[in-house]
Amino acid sequence: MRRGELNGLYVITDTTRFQREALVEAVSEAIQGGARIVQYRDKSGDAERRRDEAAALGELCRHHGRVFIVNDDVALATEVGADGVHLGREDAPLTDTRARFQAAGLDAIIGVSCYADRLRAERAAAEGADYLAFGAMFPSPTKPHAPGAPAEVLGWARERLGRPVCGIGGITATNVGDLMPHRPDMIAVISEVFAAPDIRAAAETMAQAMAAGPIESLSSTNHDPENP
Ligand SMILES: Cc1ncc(COP(=O)(O)OP(=O)(O)O)c(N)n1
Ligand SMILES: Cc1ncsc1CCOP(=O)(O)O
Ligand SMILES: [Mg+2]
Repeated sequence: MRRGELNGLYVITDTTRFQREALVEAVSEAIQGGARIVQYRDKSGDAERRRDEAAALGELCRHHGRVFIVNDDVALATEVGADGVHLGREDAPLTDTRARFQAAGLDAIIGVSCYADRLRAERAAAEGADYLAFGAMFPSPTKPHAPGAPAEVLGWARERLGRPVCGIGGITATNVGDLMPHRPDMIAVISEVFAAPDIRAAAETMAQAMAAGPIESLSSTNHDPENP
């Protein structure tokens, strides 16, 4: 389901900054700015709030034809009819999650955090992960203690593992050009879009920087004065 749409700007909610109506409005702005994939990420532990917000964001994404992913919580993803779930090393195992979705009759997307761990990525790909996320690519304001990952792991995974690849962590419109030569399918951001004064403009700038990435990064190392 929607596996062919795993590319472009991937925005992840900041539910410490926005709740309910404001959250839907913020994500709507990001979508209008060019976000292709939306992840509901909330660590509040407030079940009612989570159900309410995830359902509202699911509806928004369906309306705009965007992929909707729920972080960590397979039951919530199933309940709100999300396109899939994102799992890290503290979350449910991939194979159990696939079995749960299948038991519910769902062909859902399962994304897996691989950090900088190539063995973990190989295992996740072999077990049928639909995309692989690597990071933090740069120091992250949202997760300041996240260990770093080298940009090269993106290209390695894309070539070797044959799955869509996502970079995450501290990515901005200014530094995304350093990642684009490694051809990530998706770039995931929280702060760069949701901490911006104009969310729509920030998403637009990110999407444009991604599209221009490899060319800009080549031109920034072009020392030919005849062809600046
Ligand atoms: C697209 C994407 N990549 C990585 C993560 C991080 O997942 P995880 O390591 O489980 O950490 P939390 O986000 O749950 O704190 C992600 N959520 N999305
Ligand atoms: C969830 C997550 N996993 C690794 S870094 C990160 C946070 C990304 O947020 P930001 O784009 O603000 O650095
Ligand atoms: Mg997690």
